[in-house]
Amino acid sequence: MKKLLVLHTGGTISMSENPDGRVVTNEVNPVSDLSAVKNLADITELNPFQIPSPHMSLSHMNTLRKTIIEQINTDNFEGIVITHGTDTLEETAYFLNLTLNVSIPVILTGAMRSSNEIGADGLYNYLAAIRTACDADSKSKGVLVVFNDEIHSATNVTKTHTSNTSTFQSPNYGPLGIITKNHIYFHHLPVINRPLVKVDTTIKVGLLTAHSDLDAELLEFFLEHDYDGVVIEALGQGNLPPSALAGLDKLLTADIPVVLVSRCFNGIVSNNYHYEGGGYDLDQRGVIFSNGLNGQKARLKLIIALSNNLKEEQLKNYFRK
Ligand SMILES: NC(=O)C[C@H](N)C(=O)O
Repeated sequence: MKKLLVLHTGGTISMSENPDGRVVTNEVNPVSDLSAVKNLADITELNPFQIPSPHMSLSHMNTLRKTIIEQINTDNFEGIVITHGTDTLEETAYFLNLTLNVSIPVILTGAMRSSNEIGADGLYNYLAAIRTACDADSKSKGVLVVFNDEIHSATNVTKTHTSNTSTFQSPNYGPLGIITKNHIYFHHLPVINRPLVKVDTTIKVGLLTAHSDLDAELLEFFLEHDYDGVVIEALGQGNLPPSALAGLDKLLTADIPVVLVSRCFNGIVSNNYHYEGGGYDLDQRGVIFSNGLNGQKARLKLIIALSNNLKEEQLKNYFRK
């Protein structure tokens, strides 16, 4: 049997419905210490914290990262499974993907329905994650998300539905693999980039969604409140309304890096349009173009880039990959 480390962090997978029909945190995690799982692997469980995932902070993510490093340095674990709330699951998965230098499988999973609700998916997803962590093909694929019989890369996966159990999807690219009753099938190989291992949890990066009439003052807010970087979910292929440009220029003049992603959930931003606020204009002003990440992941990537002192061309290259 493979030796796995399981880290429980909270979320709906650890919760249950009370008599009033509200979903609440349990004293004891319902997927903890289960005999169904013990037949699949030799499991060591830790509970670094038990929180709903909207409470997850950069500092929690870093605690998780440090716990993993500490544990794999002291014991010969062959895989790691993390149970997590779904709201920010993709952020923790991506953060670990950017910063962990490991080849053993690291897999996040969770649930959309709490443990005693009809059709609860937590235990099923947990078993699927354990099976995937035990599979030799799951090695060296970066951090993975297992949910609803699919295996997704941390880079591409996102929560797409408020309540459906098939909420995790990878726009543009699809899942890396699927899980059947008896087998795990990978059909794509992810591109693996070299992790950057320094994390400075004091770095502040803001995220803003563009819209028509976007006010320059919203961008100036980040300057006035000492943000170290800003991510903008721009319009379409990477364009902004002229009303926002004075604020953008103030940020760039103050050497605050501004990364552009799109508020479209498919596709990649580019410097095509040559009009005021168009991608070409933004490129000339010094904005950094990202490579198809969503806003919440670009924010984490900029935090990691700044933690590792990447500047100018290095920063641009990091966001190209
Ligand atoms: N399905 C879930 O886990 C959602 C919950 N609000 C959480 O992220 O903790």
